[in-house]
Amino acid sequence: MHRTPSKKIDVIVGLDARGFLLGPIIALRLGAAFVPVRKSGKLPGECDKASFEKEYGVDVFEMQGDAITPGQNVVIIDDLIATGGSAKAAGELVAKQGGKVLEYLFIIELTFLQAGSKLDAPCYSIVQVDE
Ligand SMILES: O=P(O)(O)OC[C@H]1O[C@H](OP(=O)(O)OP(=O)(O)O)[C@H](O)[C@@H]1O
Ligand SMILES: Nc1ncnc2[nH]cnc12
Repeated sequence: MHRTPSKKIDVIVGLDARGFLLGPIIALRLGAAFVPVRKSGKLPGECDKASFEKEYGVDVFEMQGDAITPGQNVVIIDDLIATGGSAKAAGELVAKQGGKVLEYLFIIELTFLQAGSKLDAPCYSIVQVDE
């Protein structure tokens, strides 16, 4: 797997819900912060919001308003990418707060849905499912 040349990663963003299993472990290993992106109505305080369409309906993601410091390098992590709607929405939330998404990481990618082309940074997965 060819990866982005090494840069200091400041923040790992994990997506609700299974991104919470992977993200904190990787953040601890890297000495980075962990920021959760959650489905609407689950986080306290002021939140930024981004809606997105999935294979089966519309959803809204939220991130706490002060989660990212402008200029921080961010990696977005989830278990699976299908249409890419949720990953794209998470990328929009990071960008809104002035963060820079370096890459998107997944265990499984449904490559036949071609989600990688929707994202604003390289997309890496361990397992690719092509049909
Ligand atoms: O690329 P997409 O089309 O956006 O789909 C991928 C998302 O769908 C699944 O989560 P789901 O929405 O089932 O939520 P859950 O993790 O809370 O079960 C998966 O864990 C990703 O988060
Ligand atoms: N097609 C799919 N298969 C498994 N998990 C998913 N999550 C979103 N889309 C999915």
